[in-house]
Amino acid sequence: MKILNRAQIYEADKHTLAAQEISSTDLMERAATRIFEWLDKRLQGAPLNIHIFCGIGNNGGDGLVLARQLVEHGYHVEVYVVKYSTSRSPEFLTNLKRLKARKIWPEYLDSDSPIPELSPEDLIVDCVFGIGLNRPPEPWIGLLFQALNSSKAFILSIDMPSGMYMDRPVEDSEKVISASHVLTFGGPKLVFFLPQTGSLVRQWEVLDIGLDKGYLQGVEAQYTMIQGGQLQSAYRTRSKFSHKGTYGHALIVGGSQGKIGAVALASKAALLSGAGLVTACVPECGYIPLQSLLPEVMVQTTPGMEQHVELPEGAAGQTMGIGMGMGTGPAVQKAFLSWLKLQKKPVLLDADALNILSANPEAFPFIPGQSILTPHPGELKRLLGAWKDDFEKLDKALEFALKWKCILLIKGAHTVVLHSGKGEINSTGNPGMATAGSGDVLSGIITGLLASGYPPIQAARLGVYLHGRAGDIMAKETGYEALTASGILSGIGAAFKELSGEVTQTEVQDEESENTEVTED
Ligand SMILES: NC(=O)C1=CN([C@@H]2O[C@H](COP(=O)(O)OP(=O)(O)OC[C@H]3O[C@@H](n4cnc5c(N)ncnc54)[C@H](O)[C@@H]3O)[C@@H](O)[C@H]2O)[C@H](O)CC1
Ligand SMILES: [K+]
Repeated sequence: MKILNRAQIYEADKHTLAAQEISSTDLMERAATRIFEWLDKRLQGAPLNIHIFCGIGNNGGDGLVLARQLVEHGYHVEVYVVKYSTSRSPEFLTNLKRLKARKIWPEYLDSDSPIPELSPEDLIVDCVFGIGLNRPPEPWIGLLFQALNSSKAFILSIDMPSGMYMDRPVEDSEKVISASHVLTFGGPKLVFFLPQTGSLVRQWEVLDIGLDKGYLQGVEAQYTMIQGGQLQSAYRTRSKFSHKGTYGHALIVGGSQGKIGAVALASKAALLSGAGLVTACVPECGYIPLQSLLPEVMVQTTPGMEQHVELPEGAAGQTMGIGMGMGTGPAVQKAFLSWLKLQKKPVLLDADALNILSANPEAFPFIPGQSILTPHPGELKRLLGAWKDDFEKLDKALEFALKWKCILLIKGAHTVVLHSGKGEINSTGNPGMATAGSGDVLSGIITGLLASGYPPIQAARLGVYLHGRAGDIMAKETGYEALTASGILSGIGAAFKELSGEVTQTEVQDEESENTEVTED
């Protein structure tokens, strides 16, 4: 699914009006009708108090149309016009007239108005600002939003939670509507997925308002969502006449005294993700534990007892994933930097491999093209330097990936896969996955996919998706708190089965439509 920016949504609007020969008031009527239908289906005529807060732009216009339709169907509605500006959009004015023609009189709110009385059982519909917010609202509007949030009533935001910008972080998250549910048009907005703003969007849903399909299909979006339905075509079935050599050889390199478990998790994940052969390469202290833990995995050691002092170059048929639990001591650093210069094909770089790189930026040019980098937030900061907000983080990460021709992940509640100036945002995963070793499992899955022949970008996008699904499937059994990295391993098989179509597509879509609260890990 494409994630359009503001200009593209306004453009979609224009194309729709021209292609369907309708007016913008007609499109607003259609959008609000979809909202009405959505609400009516859930409320079934319930006699609750519905408070619709409208701005004076087209988001407010949507609210006025909705108010009219709800009243016509017997609902009890209070309409408020939040007078944040003296200019009003033509569509707003048209619909204000239509509202008054039906003897529905809004209450006008300005900086001196008392906050309307609200009860936790009421429904608030938030149509104050949509995608048009471009500067901080006046302080009294922030206070109004704060009061709506603290009413404990369910808040349905239309298109965007009011006070949230399309393209930058908010100044004060207390002064933004904290939406229980957002019904949005033209696709989800980038801010729904970013930690600083995503926490204000508990659930979101796209309403199809019949925007021009030709435009939506043709427009090039910088950000897209990674979703199961679209990944099914990338999934490779295993052939009846294949053998283990068909699916490549993953070489997982890492570990140090006390951190051999990271290599064990990654190696098992590579195995469970379809690699034909997996070798774990650890310092000598890891030999016995790994051989005992993972009978299917071959174990290779390097000379150091507690840390690697040499690293294997890797054979032609091997695909390497390196860095988990490896340490950053001087001997490992030296070994890693020499190793990196020998690498010619894409590798997966994780954890301490990235920490060593960050400490030696002169080595960046040696990262093989199309390599996949999987830093956690701390490692990312060391790699890119500090950022002031989520948008700068994305820009820096995009630039890094473009400059070094690699695939860089920003891991989090919605992991972003960045490459070639674009970002793909993952739709799977849950807060239970913020647990020790979860990243090692992800690195192992991606290395396994890479080894078994998936091109690097597909291995990265498929890897983050499957990792999240494995976590989601297992969390249904364990809950969030008791989900562990080993638990995620147990869900990999089911995630693959689902992707390969053994579970019906409808079930996959049901899972994906559950957009739950965004939590930063
Ligand atoms: N294709 C679609 O997605 C459709 C969307 N619809 C709805 O229209 C709004 C966008 O409407 P717009 O009038 O452009 O923006 P807003 O309603 O958000 O109004 C903002 C309005 O106010 C000005 N402004 C911006 N910031 C401030 C501020 N801090 N203080 C005061 N004034 C401010 C700004 O210049 C605008 O004029 C979209 O979200 C949907 O809800 C259509 O109804 C259907 C098609
Ligand atoms: K809104």
